[in-house]
Amino acid sequence: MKTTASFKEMKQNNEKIAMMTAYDAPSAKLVEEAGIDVILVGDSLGMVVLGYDSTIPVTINDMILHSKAVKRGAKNTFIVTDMPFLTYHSSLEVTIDNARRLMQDGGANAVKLEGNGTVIEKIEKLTNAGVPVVAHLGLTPQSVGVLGGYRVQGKDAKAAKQLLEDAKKVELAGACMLVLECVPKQLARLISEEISIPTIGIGAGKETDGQVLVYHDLIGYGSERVPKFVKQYTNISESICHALSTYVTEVKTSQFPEDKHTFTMKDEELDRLYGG
Ligand SMILES: Nc1nc(=O)c2c([nH]1)NC[C@@H]1CN(c3ccc(C(=O)N[C@@H](CCC(=O)O)C(=O)O)cc3)CN21
Ligand SMILES: CC(C)C(=O)C(=O)O
Ligand SMILES: [Mg+2]
Repeated sequence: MKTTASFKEMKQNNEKIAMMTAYDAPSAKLVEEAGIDVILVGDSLGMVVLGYDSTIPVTINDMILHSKAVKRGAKNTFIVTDMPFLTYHSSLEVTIDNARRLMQDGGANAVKLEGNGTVIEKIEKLTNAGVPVVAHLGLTPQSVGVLGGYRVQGKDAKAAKQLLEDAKKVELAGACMLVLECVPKQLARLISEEISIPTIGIGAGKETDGQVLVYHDLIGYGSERVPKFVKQYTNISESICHALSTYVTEVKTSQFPEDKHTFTMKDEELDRLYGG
């Protein structure tokens, strides 16, 4: 299994890091078989799996449940789990206990925290306590209410400068990786050059040290509208829809089940059943 040291080495060797989300055992198994470097159990599961319209309702118990399932499906892949909304903002004790649960109960190898400011102190404390931390800057979806929507961040020079400063701070705090979401490609490039920890981009152009996408987005499973930064490598919803509607038709017309799907009783037993 890769480690935080492997990811740093990959950056030094200009070898791109491929990260993908997974939320359950079968998807995690496929993602591992595809040769992914890191799995992210993202709180985006609230939207793509649980049907909420943001990541705000996701709980620590949701993250533990899904991390455990992912771990069972991908035993040999490094797993990062998102700390969900407001589970790392109150006391240090609460933050550490939530990280402990994600690692000890959920099987995560690292946790991911969104944001700057006081969150950076939490990154430092967690790292000191032995918890590998992935930072997440740019568009931080847990702050959608404050940001006023899912918008590209760091578009003007002032905001870009602030983001670069924050990236340097998370590195200094000990973060092992940095996810950069929805920032202009020039800023993502600059940050990737200026810090020594790997940057993983989503909607941040090709010059980050790695890329991450949401599983459901890249296989076209679920919502029709996906953000501009998504490449749908297939549209699995179409195959699923076709299979499901064919099943309904075959049930209605008694084409399913066929003999090969059916169990039979021996004639002598049948005689006994009727003959008594
Ligand atoms: N399915 C899914 N994929 C994701 O990548 C994702 C989630 N869910 N949920 C959590 C966050 C929310 N994310 C989002 C959601 C929407 C946009 C979006 O619509 N962006 C606009 C850009 C708007 C602008 O120009 O400022 C776009 O057109 O892509 C971006 C990120 C990323 N994350
Ligand atoms: C989009 C990625 C970076 C994420 O945080 C998630 O899937 O929750
Ligand atoms: Mg997330």
